[in-house]
Amino acid sequence: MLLAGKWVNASQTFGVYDPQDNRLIAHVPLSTKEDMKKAIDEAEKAFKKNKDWPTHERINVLKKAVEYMKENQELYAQTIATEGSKTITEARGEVKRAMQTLEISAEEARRLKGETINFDQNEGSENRVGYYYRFPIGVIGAITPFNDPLNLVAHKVGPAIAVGNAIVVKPASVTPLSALLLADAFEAAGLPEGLLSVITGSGRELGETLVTHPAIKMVSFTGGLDAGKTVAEQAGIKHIGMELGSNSPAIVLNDCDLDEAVTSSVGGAFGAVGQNCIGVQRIYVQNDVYEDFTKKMVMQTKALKVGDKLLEETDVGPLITEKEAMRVEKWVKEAVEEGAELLTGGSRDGAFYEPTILANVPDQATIIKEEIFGPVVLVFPVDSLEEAVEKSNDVNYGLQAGIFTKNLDHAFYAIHNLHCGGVMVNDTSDYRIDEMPFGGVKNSGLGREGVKFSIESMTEPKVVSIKL
Ligand SMILES: NC(=O)c1ccc[n+]([C@@H]2O[C@H](COP(=O)([O-])OP(=O)(O)OC[C@H]3O[C@@H](n4cnc5c(N)ncnc54)[C@H](O)[C@@H]3O)[C@@H](O)[C@H]2O)c1
Ligand SMILES: O=C[C@H](O)CS(=O)(=O)O
Repeated sequence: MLLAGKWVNASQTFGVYDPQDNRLIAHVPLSTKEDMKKAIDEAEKAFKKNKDWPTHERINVLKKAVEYMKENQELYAQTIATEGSKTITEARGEVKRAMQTLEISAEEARRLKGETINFDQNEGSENRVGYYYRFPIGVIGAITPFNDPLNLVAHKVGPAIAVGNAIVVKPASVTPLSALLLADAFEAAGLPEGLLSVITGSGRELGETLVTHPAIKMVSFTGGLDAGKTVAEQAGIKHIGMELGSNSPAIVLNDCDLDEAVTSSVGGAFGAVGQNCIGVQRIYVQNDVYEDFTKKMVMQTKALKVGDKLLEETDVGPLITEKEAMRVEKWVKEAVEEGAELLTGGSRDGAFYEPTILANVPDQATIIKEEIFGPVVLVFPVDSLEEAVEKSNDVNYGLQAGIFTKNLDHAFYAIHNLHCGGVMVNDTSDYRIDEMPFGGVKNSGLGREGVKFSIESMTEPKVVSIKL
């Protein structure tokens, strides 16, 4: 059975398909609960065996993994674009980010520090010196989504390896190949056996075994709210990182560079077919620029090239499955039946869904409150910044938000009053660098990723006091 270029034995396999044409790409192991337990047991043994693995060697392995990815970056890009729904251009961008994520992990490995403690600040402790340092917690259980099948795996594997943890990854069952290729890079880099395993299969089947295993000291989950809730309930008393869904707003004020706001909003709404946790879903535009903004946005949206995701001229490919495209189609139709106005788009062809803009969406519409996770954006006129912020906050998500304004007072009002994990001024919510803290409030998650912040969550402090 061919597995990402290697022949492996597996009792059962499942197919990985290109969502664009349902073409079979590869077979991968349909892992069992026993496979998962075996991988975790091996990870625990490897963690203990390599507990003194020095930082400089961990840094070298991360750097060599990046070198391997650089030498094979087109294979990584083609794999992302084929198994997933990104265009080849978007996929190439993801490979570059994943390599950067691992490079940052190597840098942060060097920076893992503790601090000295002045025990003599307390009367009676004058004869004590000491410090605290951070130690790796053990085996990390990682579960990852389909939409960034390489970089979001790297965001878990890189920090874990950087600080000497072991990690077992369960990638999205529709896009496992990128995670397997990442494992190839670490194998080529000389990562000690057992520190990284990629276990392919269904989250529903394998998730509980991974999450509840006593050797798993942290669950690092990225995915939708429903699955996240299940995982959180199963995890019990252990470290947990939740990177969940969103429904991100952008605010456009009348004092901004309107053309910049339009172009940024089109990219933020329709990049990665809108299958983007920080994609723009709602845009609140100040009344006196609303008509101009929407006209320009409709024009730029109509100009997007929808088609073969492997062609460099394509802007928007298919959604990850036809089922997802049908869900998006249903939500749009419901909104229109409830009174929304379709400004552009609204048609589906298999897994392809036209970039769509809706206006006058009624407050009770599903598409306002839930995460659409597709190429649909809703535009609303507002009288004031205060109204825009209030409406932006009126959903049960809070990952990132954007505001377009040249007025610092307006910017800081939004920064201090938007309830979310990140506010981007003169960018939409769809802005991220892999170093920054990343995560949200409410149903958008628990904790933060971003390499340094993942490292923090994958280590524990140990205090040392020495009585002289
Ligand atoms: N906040 C972030 O950083 C971030 C990044 C990317 C995607 N996401 C979110 O992920 C979602 C889209 O990705 P998706 O469709 O792959 O999400 P999903 O929740 O369907 O699946 C995510 C992962 O969880 C697994 N899974 C599913 N049900 C499970 C269960 N019961 N127990 C254990 N594991 C289970 C899946 O196999 C997959 O590996 C969107 O909601 C998006 O906003 C969030
Ligand atoms: O889908 C959510 C991703 O985390 C956004 S990004 O690709 O990391 O910017």
